[in-house]
Amino acid sequence: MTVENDIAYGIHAVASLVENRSKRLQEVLINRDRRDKRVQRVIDLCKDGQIKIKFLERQAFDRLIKKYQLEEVPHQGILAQTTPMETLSEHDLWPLLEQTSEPIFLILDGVTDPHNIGACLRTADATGVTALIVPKDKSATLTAAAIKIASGAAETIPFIQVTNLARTMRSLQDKGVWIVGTAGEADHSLHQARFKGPLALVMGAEGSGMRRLTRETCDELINIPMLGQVSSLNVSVATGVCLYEIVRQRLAN
Ligand SMILES: C[S@@+](CC[C@H](N)C(=O)[O-])C[C@H]1O[C@@H](n2cnc3c(N)ncnc32)[C@H](O)[C@@H]1O
Repeated sequence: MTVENDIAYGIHAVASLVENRSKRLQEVLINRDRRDKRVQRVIDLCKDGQIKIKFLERQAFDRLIKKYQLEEVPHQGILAQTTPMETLSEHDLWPLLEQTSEPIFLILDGVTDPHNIGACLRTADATGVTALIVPKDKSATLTAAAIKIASGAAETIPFIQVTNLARTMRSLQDKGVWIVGTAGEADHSLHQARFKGPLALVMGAEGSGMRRLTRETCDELINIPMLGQVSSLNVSVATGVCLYEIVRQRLAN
């Protein structure tokens, strides 16, 4: 399924764009048949924020859903027309590094499921991550699905696409960033690691984990203890576990 990233869908995603007064937001489109309390709240928010709303007859709304190939997604009868989400490149990384005293970069090496990208963005926002870094190839981008799952975090976390991930990692290391990779077979656990100073956390792809060069470029590899029969966690769950351990250690100091 391809979805444009100049459309956001679903009550939560559209409400966050309105609440955050997103500069990307152009117009909210609502199926006239949908008039429950939650949709009414979005309508009120739009009126307060002087955002343009268009109520469409069911057939016209369905035509839009078809045009944007959103038949399979939970759009809840509400869409927002937006300008495309801004993606950044490696050049945008260095000012972010300079502006932040103890940055945490989250690197996703080849994560392809937009749901995982969205969930990682959401957790990244909650845990004070400075930016999300992904390789340009072999990675999901900020699709409408990822933006929706991110629940507003796609607006707050810089999304940086780099052409050569290993080179970016080495440049981060040259600038004093300690790079921690995650792999089930690492010889020490996340709870034994000490997360101090500028940090980058690297997560691997859903099926194959981190690529060899990415893994070799890390300064340290950690595992998340797995006490049952299953060998690994979903990447967005693993991201949450690691980021919250980093937050726990930083708050304890
Ligand atoms: C589904 S796992 C990939 C499993 C893959 N077979 C492997 O060997 O890496 C996706 C990513 O989640 C993270 N992850 C999942 N479970 C983990 C664990 N127990 N320890 C460390 N990282 C884990 C890692 O970043 C991993 O690359």
